[in-house]
Amino acid sequence: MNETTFTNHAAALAEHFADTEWLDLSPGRALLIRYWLGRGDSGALLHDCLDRLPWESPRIRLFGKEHPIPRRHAFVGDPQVTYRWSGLRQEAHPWTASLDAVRGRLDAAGFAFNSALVNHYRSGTDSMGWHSDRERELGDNPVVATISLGQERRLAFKRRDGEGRLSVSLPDGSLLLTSGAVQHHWLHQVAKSARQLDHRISLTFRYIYP
Ligand SMILES: O=C(O)CCC(=O)C(=O)O
Ligand SMILES: [Fe+2]
Repeated sequence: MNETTFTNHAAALAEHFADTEWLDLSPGRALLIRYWLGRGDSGALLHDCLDRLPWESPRIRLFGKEHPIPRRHAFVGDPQVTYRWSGLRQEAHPWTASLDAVRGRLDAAGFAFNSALVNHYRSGTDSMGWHSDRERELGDNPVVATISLGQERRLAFKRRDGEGRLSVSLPDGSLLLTSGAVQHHWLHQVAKSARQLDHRISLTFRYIYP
């Protein structure tokens, strides 16, 4: 999906919500919809994910040393979808009914995804370092939809060329849609926090080409 199609679909979706904000991640953009899920729905989805997903903290190699990732994650998707990421090869676990329902809502808005990498930050010490999501199998325009459940956390962006920084707080029930150009020109992270923080789950929907 190119930038124009992304903008058109996202603008059409934004019409249906009161609390929306465009983020200038030039030459890309992102749309934040703050109450995409109602409180009850997001709470039920959070607990359903905690109970049902096959959580793991795989070890990855970073700067020559192996460490478990500082959070838990689970990869779900259509049969046979495989994601190669930081030296890992992840086969999709089957959709749960609740995640498939969320996928269906995104699909109805014109955003088609065949998988979701789900992250669980157990406290302020769980985090995700600077990276972008532009592995080859995500195609040329890797649109990502991120749904946040539970504890509000800050997602920070910095441009690869040093020419910009921005950060956004992602509240419970929010949807953040990021266009493909964002992944090519910006890095993002969820930093550790010294504050006492509760659980957060992020659902990051992606389309993975075979
Ligand atoms: O938890 C988040 O909001 C960010 C997750 C992320 O960047 C990823 O899964 O690639
Ligand atoms: Fe990411």
